[in-house]
Order: sequence, then C-alpha cells, then structure tokens
Amino acid sequence: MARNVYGLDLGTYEIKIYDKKKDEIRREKDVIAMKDKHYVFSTGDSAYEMYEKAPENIQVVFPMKNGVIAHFDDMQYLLESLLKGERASSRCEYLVAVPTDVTEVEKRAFYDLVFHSAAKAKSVKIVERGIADAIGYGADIWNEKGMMIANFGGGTTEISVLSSGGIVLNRLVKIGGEHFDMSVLNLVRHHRDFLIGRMTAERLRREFGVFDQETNASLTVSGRDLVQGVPQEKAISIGLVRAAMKEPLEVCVEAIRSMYDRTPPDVRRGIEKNGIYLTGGLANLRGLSTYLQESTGLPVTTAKDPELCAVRGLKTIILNKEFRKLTYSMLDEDYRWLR
Ligand SMILES: Nc1ncnc2c1ncn2[C@@H]1O[C@H](COP(=O)(O)OP(=O)(O)OP(=O)(O)O)[C@@H](O)[C@H]1O
Repeated sequence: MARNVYGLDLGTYEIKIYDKKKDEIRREKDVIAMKDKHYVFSTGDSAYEMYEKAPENIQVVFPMKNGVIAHFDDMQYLLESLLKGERASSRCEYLVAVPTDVTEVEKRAFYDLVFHSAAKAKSVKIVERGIADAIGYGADIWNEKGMMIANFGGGTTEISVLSSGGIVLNRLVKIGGEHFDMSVLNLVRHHRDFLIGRMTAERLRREFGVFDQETNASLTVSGRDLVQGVPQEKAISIGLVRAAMKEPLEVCVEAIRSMYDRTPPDVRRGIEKNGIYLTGGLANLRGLSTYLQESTGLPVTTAKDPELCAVRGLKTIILNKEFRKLTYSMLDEDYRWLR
C-alpha cells in the first residue's frame, strides 16, 4: 500500500494535521478528558466541550503547555486517536512543525512523540514553525531579504525574523490566548466580585477585541457572584476586558520591538518594507493588527485563516521537493551543525 505523509502542527490550543493522501487539513482541540484519572473519556473537540462543565470524576487535561509537551502520555494517546487507522497500514512519513526557541529536550520530545505514537513511522522530519508559517503565508522565503512573522497562538507568541530561507532571530514568548483569557477572568473577579469560566472569558475577548468599536459596549455573561455565592448574570463592560488585555499585549509588543532593535540593518530594511506578518489563531482578534501597527510603527498584515498558516506551510513543503532541504531529522549526525 502506498505510504501516506502527514504534516503535524501540534499547538497548545489545537492540533492541525495535513493528510497528503486525502489532501485535507483536519483540526481538533488539543484536549483530553480523563475519567477517574485513568480512563480516557473523550478527546479533542468533544473533550473541550466538557471543560468547566464536567462532573468531578472527569478531569479535562491540556497536554501541551506554552507550546511544548507537558503530558507526554496524554499527548501520545490524543495523537494516536487522531491518526487511528494508520497504525496498521503502511509506514508513514511525518513532518512536524516545532517552535525554535525551546530546549533540545523539548524539541526532541516532539520527535519521540510522533515516532512512538505512529508505530510504523518510516521517518519523522522537523521544520522550524517560523519557516512553515512564512511558507504558509505565501512569502517568497528564498528571495526575501527580511521579514518578520509573529504567530499569536493559544499558549505562545512566536516572533521570527527570516531572511534568504533561514531564521535570523526567534523568540517564543509564553503568552497566548489562554493568558489573555486568564487575565480577563482575574480582573472580572477582582473588580466585580464575579467568577466567570475561562471559556466565558474567551467569549468576552473574542467579542470585544483590542481596538476600535464603541466604547460603552457590554456583554451579559453567566458566572457566580462571590459575595452572595449564587449563580448570576452580569453585564461586563468592554473597558474592563480591554484593561485586562493591556498587560499581556504590552509584553508581546515589547518583544517585537526588542527583536526589531536587534535585527541586522540589511534585514531590517526588508522588514520596514514588508512590515510584520501576523499568523496564529489570536491574529483573528479584532483590532490586533491596528493595535500592533500603532504601537510598533511598522505596517502589519494578517494572514488569511491565520491559525492554519503553519499547517498550510507543511502542506507546501510536503508537496514541493525544493522545500525539503528546510527539514531535518533529529537522527542526523550533523543535526547540531544544522541548527
Ligand atoms: N476569531 C477569533 N477571534 C479571537 N481569537 C481567536 C479566534 N479564533 C481563534 N482564536 C484564538 O486563537 C487561539 C488559538 O490559536 P492557534 O490555533 O494558532 O493556537 P495553537 O497553535 O494551538 O497554540 P500555540 O501556537 O501557542 O501552541 C485561541 O486562544 C483562540 O481563542
């Protein structure tokens, strides 16, 4: 049987898989629900639906934390269940996008995860996620002499400066959608004595965004009044949500600024011309590009379906031989030299 090739973008919030044989991209929440800490109850989107609603004996676990694998066994189970049907068939090839600014051990964990999840993996190749993102964005990575990609994801913000097909600078900031949501949740609790769930905080963040829009808008959400201790509905103002997002946003902007300052002058000229390319699901956040443009003074453009940029890049690499040299195996003797 002909072997299949998969492209894997294992995100903190969502797993995206490109299946070459079917020529389709699948996505599933990176979540697993365990019953009594031992038995898998559900995985992916259905497990995410249970978050904050499940009975006490069901624990909803997020196997990735800040862009790296935090619960190896859970992640392995999740990946196997997403790739089920393939284990018994022919030996498959895998191309995995990994963040650059992580330790060797964390990077190796991605490799081991895929190699041991799919029993018959013929090969597992790695590509830096910043590169996959740039290719998925549609950038001419071989000839472009300077570009900056900022991937705003669920648990991280990865900023990469690329030139002539390689990464010049990269930084993984451990702030993503979940930190914005926790910040909203905490501010609402302190200012209104009102406890909301993380999913409600996400809803508020998505609704209000970070820029534009009328300033006296509000959204009524359910939660628990901490003074009376009873469930209630309260209107949460846009001002409170925006105030909560200010601090994490500023950390990301500061990281972009400092990377830009460290960029070599010739590469900088390219960034001045092209501006910043925004990718990752959080790039959908209303007003984010305008906010970044105003605070960095650089032009900013958002990718189409920004959360799928990296996996689209994996697809392009898999389908085009010329991109293969951007990938490497962690088994290569000269792996360290390659970095
Ligand atoms: N339309 C939208 N508006 C606002 N936020 C959104 C929207 N769509 C997705 N998001 C947010 O994007 C984040 C997920 O993005 P993405 O799928 O790129 O993350 P990930 O790749 O799983 O995480 P990471 O890259 O940090 O490992 C979530 O926090 C989600 O709330």
